[in-house]
Amino acid sequence: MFSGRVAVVTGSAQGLGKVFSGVLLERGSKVCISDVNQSELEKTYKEFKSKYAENVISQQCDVTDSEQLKEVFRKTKDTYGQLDLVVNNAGIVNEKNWQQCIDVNLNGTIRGTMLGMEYMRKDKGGKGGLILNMSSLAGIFPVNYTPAYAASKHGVIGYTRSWSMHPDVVNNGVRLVCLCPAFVDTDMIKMDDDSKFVGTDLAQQVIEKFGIMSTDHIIPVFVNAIEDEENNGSVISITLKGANKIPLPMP
Ligand SMILES: NC(=O)C1=CN([C@@H]2O[C@H](COP(=O)(O)OP(=O)(O)OC[C@H]3O[C@@H](n4cnc5c(N)ncnc54)[C@H](O)[C@@H]3O)[C@@H](O)[C@H]2O)C=CC1
Ligand SMILES: CCCCCC(=O)/C=C/C=C\C/C=C\C/C=C\CCCC(=O)O
Repeated sequence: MFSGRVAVVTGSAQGLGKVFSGVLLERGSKVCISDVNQSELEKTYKEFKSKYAENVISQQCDVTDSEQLKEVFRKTKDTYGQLDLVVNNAGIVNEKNWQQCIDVNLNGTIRGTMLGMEYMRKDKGGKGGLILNMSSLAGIFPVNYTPAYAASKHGVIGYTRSWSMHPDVVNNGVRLVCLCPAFVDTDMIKMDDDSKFVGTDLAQQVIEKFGIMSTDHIIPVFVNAIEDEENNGSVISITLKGANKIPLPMP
């Protein structure tokens, strides 16, 4: 399932993207890691390269820049000859620069999804594959201290579900899945920047209520989403209590 498969992971210099890339490499996949943060990307690349040799390549990329993202996909296909998995993981929390928050989280995911479909659809020369989009519990619940972030993550769910129901995508072997974790122990949830939240105290209270998961808690759900080839269109919440498929809301 993993061996010999080829993946693109955005925002993979650190945090969940780095963990996902490590999981794929450990299981024998080939991965193009990419991130806007060049210095952190270089460190992660060196770490992976020493363990996984030619199974890892790296390409600096800001997901708000279509040309940079196209280059990631081009380089991956040129190097490994195929593409099987896209993890649209790059994300930020920034309520002051809410335009950037939407552009990275939602538009970046849309860009990555469109490229993924272009490279993986059978009618476009691909072999099918999976597009795994990172949403959040904030894509399911309203969140009063991060309205723009919540909007971006609600958008990711709507966008992913919509394509997963399109016959041209389904019939050409591409499936799409959304992961929606609660708080995970990465830099994202650090209270290190006033621009992140509209009320750090509100954020702190909710984090205390939900608790913080280790990145290890997310790995089995990530692995299962890849292994379960019947899984298309699922939106999966992940909390300390476990993982659940969120039913499609009906009017
Ligand atoms: N940590 C958490 O509690 C949760 C995180 N998520 C989502 O998981 C994903 C990964 O987040 P974490 O690993 O927690 O955060 P993180 O802050 O540790 O890592 C995010 C990575 O994305 C990169 N990035 C930021 N802007 C970028 C851009 N324009 N282009 C390319 N790369 C960019 C950063 O440089 C960083 O390496 C995000 O989409 C986030 O919204 C979802 C739910 C909970
Ligand atoms: C503080 C950083 C936010 C970014 C990281 C992230 O995506 C984490 C989100 C986790 C949970 C946020 C979602 C919902 C919480 C808000 C209210 C839910 C209340 C539900 C209840 O109590 O029944």
